Amino acid sequence: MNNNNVIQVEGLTKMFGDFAAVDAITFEVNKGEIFGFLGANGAGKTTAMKMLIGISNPTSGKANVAGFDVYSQAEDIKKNIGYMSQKFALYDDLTVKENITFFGGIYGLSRKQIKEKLAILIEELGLEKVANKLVGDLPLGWKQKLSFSVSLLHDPKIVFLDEPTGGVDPITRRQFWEMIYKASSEGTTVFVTTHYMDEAEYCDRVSIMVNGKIEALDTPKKLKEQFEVDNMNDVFLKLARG
Ligand SMILES: Nc1ncnc2c1ncn2[C@@H]1O[C@H](COP(=O)(O)OP(=O)(O)OP(=O)(O)O)[C@@H](O)[C@H]1O
Repeated sequence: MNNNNVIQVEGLTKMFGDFAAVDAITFEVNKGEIFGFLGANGAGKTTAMKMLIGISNPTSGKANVAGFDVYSQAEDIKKNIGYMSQKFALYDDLTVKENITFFGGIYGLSRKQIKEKLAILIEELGLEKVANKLVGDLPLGWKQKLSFSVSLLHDPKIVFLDEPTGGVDPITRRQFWEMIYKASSEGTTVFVTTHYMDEAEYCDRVSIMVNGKIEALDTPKKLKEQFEVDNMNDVFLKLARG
């Protein structure tokens, strides 16, 4: 792994019986990069991400994440990354403050650190009025922003976002992306899956998975040149249609 790579993947494969859900993918992600991980439904994105975050064993291939090996150092990976998905989110029946405190504890922060983070987050996200409200009563966009902030509580090197903005309006998605840019500018690497092609345009580089394989990987600009189209939606359609 060179100094600039925080994720290095080589021939990574996951078989379910005879079916290769992830079929020998190879790529690298640089420090501080916003890396878009795209693919149609069922292309294998979630399966690949689960291997990278150390919760699913690869069938074969190599992967190093945040300096740790996915086979032998999965626990170290978990400590050094943040993860947010629509399935793994905050507790609806705890308040905003309680969620932050709870996850701060899970991530191993001291009481003092939790108190500091709590104050910063509430202020940054403008949550003063709802700090003692149940998360379940917040609009989805707020929950997503809070959930992203919580995934960064322990200052991870890399944050993995699995369709973080599903179901909210474009303005709220744009605000969410402002948060992503900020995290990236502070040196956090962002690995993000999305179905929204406008979001693909916001990434530094984008990979596109088709049937378990990475069929394209480059900056949005270069991908558009390569496929001779003027937007990422058309790049995606050309690839996904084969
Ligand atoms: N535990 C499993 N057992 C068998 N097949 C599985 C399992 N998990 C996923 N698959 C299959 O692997 C393929 C890839 O699934 P995966 O969830 O990784 O796709 P995805 O790109 O994340 O799709 P989506 O965008 O819908 O989340 C699919 O065909 C899926 O049915």
